[in-house]
Amino acid sequence: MRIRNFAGVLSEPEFRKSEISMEKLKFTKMQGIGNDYVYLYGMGDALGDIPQLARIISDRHFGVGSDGLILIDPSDEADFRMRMFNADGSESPMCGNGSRCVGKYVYDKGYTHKTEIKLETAAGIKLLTLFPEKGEVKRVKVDMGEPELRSDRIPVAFEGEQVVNLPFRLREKIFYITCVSMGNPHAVLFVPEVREIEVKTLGPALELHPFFPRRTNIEFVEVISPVELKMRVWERGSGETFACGTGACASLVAAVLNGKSERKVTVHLLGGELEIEWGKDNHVYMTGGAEIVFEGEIQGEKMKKI
Ligand SMILES: N[C@H](CCC[C@H](N)C(=O)O)C(=O)O
Repeated sequence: MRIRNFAGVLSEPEFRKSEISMEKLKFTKMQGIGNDYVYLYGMGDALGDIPQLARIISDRHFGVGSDGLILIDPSDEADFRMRMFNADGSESPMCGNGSRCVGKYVYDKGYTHKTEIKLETAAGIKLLTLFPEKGEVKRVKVDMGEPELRSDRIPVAFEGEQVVNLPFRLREKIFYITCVSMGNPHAVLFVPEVREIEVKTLGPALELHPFFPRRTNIEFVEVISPVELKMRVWERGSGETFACGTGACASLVAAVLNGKSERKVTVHLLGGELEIEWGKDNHVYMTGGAEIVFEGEIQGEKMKKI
């Protein structure tokens, strides 16, 4: 097992204490407006089959129970690095709610005293601004970078393809979708009332539609007013979740492009609210809460096989 140097944050004896036993894996469960992940710190390359670990940990009956697994490590290019795995074990380049929780994690646990953090992700380096109160981070603002208008099909295939308000036939019905990438793919559909939507049937049908060879996240969005959107999400690899940060950003971008909202909105999700702004610099900014729910050690037969 290799343990990387934590830039002087952890002393040598502390390294030893954090040595990894798969049978008793220490974890932290966190949530960002109800989008819950299990967080592991400083595992570096020590983990074996990470997709399998993500599936076991995420299982709500046999595991800890979560929308997926997030790994936090020190980074050579930024302050920290985040990797995110869905409940089905697939890896996604970016996670908005997860990035806020990572900000809280590294600050509250004393891995940094900075309130401006650079976070390396597979979708580039994101800038986090932490808002601590009495030593604990309550809210985090993330510069999510520039949105891209694409469907995440094989790049050559979607050149010149219409991705805003694209008519899409599914089950004899025409839906209009707007495809926005926030580092990960999103298909946004505007609907009269999100409450009425059969997310659990429409979601997987769209996620697995051949139009999206890499599958997609789907957002069902109701426009309450030019400054308020209501959204439900079907996440690629995790199913319906209480919230999706990248999805809320994609929804705002889609709403602006379709002339339905201003550039700064509150997005209401099943698990709470996010403030989203598409700045004049073309970057999307997401602000919201982050919370530690509990910590523990996962034990169990399946862990021995990882
Ligand atoms: N919930 C996450 C996004 C997960 C995206 C993942 N399901 C994918 O495969 O892209 C968020 O807050 O942004």
